[in-house]
Amino acid sequence: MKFTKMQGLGNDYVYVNGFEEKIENPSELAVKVSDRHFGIGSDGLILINPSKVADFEMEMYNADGSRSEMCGNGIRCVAKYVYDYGLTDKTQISVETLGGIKYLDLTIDNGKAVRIKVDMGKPILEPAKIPVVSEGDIVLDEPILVDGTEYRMTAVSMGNPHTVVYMDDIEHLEIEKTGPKFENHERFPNRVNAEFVKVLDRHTVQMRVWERGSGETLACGTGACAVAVACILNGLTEDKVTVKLLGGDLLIEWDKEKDTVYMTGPAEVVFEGEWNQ
Ligand SMILES: N[C@H](CCC[C@H](N)C(=O)O)C(=O)O
Repeated sequence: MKFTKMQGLGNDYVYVNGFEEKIENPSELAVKVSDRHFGIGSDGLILINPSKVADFEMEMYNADGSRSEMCGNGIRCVAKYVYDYGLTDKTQISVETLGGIKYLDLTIDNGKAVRIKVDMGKPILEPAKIPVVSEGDIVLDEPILVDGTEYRMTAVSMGNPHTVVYMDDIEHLEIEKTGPKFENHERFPNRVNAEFVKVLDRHTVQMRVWERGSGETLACGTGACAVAVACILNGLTEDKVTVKLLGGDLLIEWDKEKDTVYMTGPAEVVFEGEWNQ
């Protein structure tokens, strides 16, 4: 099986061209290729497939083999892949995901896609649709008891579930301990991606992410969108936010008129190879 290793702000996946390769058990393959010692090493596996309803389909798996609906850094890499490898010559493409069809705008430099703007769609705030267990119509700055400590969370789905928690010191947060407690908390029936956030000013925030099924990663595109939406709803920032992640910055804008979130950032190829197992 031929593969391409790509990354968006250090959030790295193994990409496989589903037009050419037939994968029997993608969930099992995701676990194997993701292993950083016995495999290729990645945060998961992404298959780029034909689609009946869009230009392409993205099929995404976490490092533990679980399937996710959406991946913000991944979808930018999918756009780079299909353009750079000549699967399309369009600079505006649509990609089907389990979180809906997304529309992408590619910036080309020297014949390669270098920057991609993604219309990530409308943020979902209704608790049952995220899903998060709550009595309210929206989970905004709501208390949650995690391992004996009370935190306040805002819950948002960007196709996949996120919970956003503010804290002053994210640098020293023991995310390996706290992350899994959020991920597997009983209030999240499908588990959750957890973002820990410090607001720097009204246009800039900093975050670390504990991803469902992959652990701490250097960046999370859907997470950055959920964070921006949470910050705007909580009155902490303006509608356009630079989100600083461990692997770099993403520009997120919630266009309230269109009620859609735009994410802009880079995508890069690391290497290509052949998987023989
Ligand atoms: N890193 C991805 C999100 C993966 C989400 C996945 N961990 C889930 O189970 O939803 C991103 O850039 O949006």
